[in-house]
Amino acid sequence: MGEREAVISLSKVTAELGGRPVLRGIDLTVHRGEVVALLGANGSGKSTAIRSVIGQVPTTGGGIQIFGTPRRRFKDWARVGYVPQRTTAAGGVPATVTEVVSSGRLSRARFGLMRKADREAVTRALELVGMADRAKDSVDALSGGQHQRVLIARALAAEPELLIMDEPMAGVDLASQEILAATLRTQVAAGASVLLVLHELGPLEPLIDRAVVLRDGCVLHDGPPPKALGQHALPGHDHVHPHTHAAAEPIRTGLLS
Ligand SMILES: Nc1ncnc2c1ncn2[C@@H]1O[C@H](COP(=O)(O)OP(=O)(O)OP(=O)(O)O)[C@@H](O)[C@H]1O
Repeated sequence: MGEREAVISLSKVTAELGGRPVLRGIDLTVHRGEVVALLGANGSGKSTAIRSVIGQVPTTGGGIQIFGTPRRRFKDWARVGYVPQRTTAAGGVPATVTEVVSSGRLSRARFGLMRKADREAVTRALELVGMADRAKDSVDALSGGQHQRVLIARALAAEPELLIMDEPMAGVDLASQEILAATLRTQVAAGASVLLVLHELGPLEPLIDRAVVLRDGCVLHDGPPPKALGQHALPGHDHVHPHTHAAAEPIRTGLLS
């Protein structure tokens, strides 16, 4: 693979939440153009690890670099698209689909003004996730899968080089899962780098270059995505997945038990 540029690099990162160590010396690198899945049981520290990258969790040790710049000095956040875990993003404020996606473009809009190019980028992002026909709808009126597509469109609106996503497939219906997989494929083909928290590889499996598996705040595995070990092999697996069309579903991968 040679010396490819690291777009994200964590070195011996430690973090505590509520006085309890949650990250206990994490090493994690995403190279340019790579798709890295962050796997592990509930509570293993996956969300905390990616939230430390975007500065939402203070670290107690180690180093984090984004595009080669120490995180504390990094300012070019328009290059980074972040899709939070949907449960944490669901607010009570009604907004239209366009408003939510436009908020993702603000980092690119000069002087905070949405120009024609910005509005076009918002429309393109909505088209990518198949939500252009719902542009004027309230996000309250959307299904879980559609809501997730809007959050991804919001991240794509700034045309980021790096996408960081926390469980983008959780609680998403199969049709939306297929659209999200296709959207991600397009982004990767265009050169985007991706770090995403997943519970199962599912329909994204063909896109994943490397998997990093956490257990109890430590890296347990860093290498090829683990092969299927049977459904829901993970200890502590308590997420609800849409299994209504079992026959039509892609093979599920239970991640290292
Ligand atoms: N704000 C907080 N205060 C105290 N402890 C927290 C806080 N947020 C998370 N934790 C704890 O930190 C640990 C790691 O949480 P984290 O959300 O990073 O795990 P995860 O691997 O993403 O799990 P999940 O699959 O459930 O999202 C868990 O034990 C969790 O209970």
